[in-house]
Amino acid sequence: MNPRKKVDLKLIIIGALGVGKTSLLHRYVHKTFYEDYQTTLGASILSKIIILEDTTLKLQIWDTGGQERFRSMVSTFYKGSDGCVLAFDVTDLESFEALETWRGDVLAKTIPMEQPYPMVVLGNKIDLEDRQVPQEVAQGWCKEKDIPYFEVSAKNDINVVQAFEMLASRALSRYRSILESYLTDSIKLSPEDQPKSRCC
Ligand SMILES: Nc1nc2c(ncn2[C@@H]2O[C@H](COP(=O)(O)OP(=O)(O)OP(=O)(O)O)[C@@H](O)[C@H]2O)c(=O)[nH]1
Ligand SMILES: [Mg+2]
Repeated sequence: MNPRKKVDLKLIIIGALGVGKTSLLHRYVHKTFYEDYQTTLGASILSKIIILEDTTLKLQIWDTGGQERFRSMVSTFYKGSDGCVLAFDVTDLESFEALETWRGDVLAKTIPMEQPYPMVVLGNKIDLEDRQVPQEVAQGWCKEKDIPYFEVSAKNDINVVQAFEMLASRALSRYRSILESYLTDSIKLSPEDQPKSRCC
């Protein structure tokens, strides 16, 4: 039997203040939920190992604070990331409207490749009654941008695992295709193009 391949992926979660980024991550990684709100100062990292087909994936997920004062600092974490969760709160219209800017920030800081940079949008807190963002509106925005959309609740554990695993799977497939194109390019190099040995 072939041993499983191992791949490390860096994912990030971004979105406005208090939409539930930390809660979604804690739900996904630790299967826990806290009602108390403790804003994230800057960023923190959580890890989770999952198995996807023939690959063991080590996910390093960067949780970022939604406060405006961290915005430029947070954007430095996008570099080198393999995928991103864009989160908003379905009971907070402004947090949905801000997605356009968050998405723009990420795309500006990540290198465009043949395979698009993987993202998923999570509309969180669907367990609450006072919804301000109708499902069709969020779905429509995501369809236009070709980003998968999930209605989730960190509190009631709805759709959270599915959303993160969809992102991980897309990030893995992009990682593989980038790796393949590097390998093909290096095979294509003629002997004159090969890097010269530094040895005497
Ligand atoms: N009802 C409900 N409350 C939630 C849900 N997810 C998070 N919350 C609550 O919303 C508040 C903010 O959650 P956080 O996860 O800290 O939000 P955040 O996006 O990490 O906030 P910042 O780090 O400040 O940007 C907390 O009181 C959570 O308990 C949910 O699915 N349903
Ligand atoms: Mg947080």
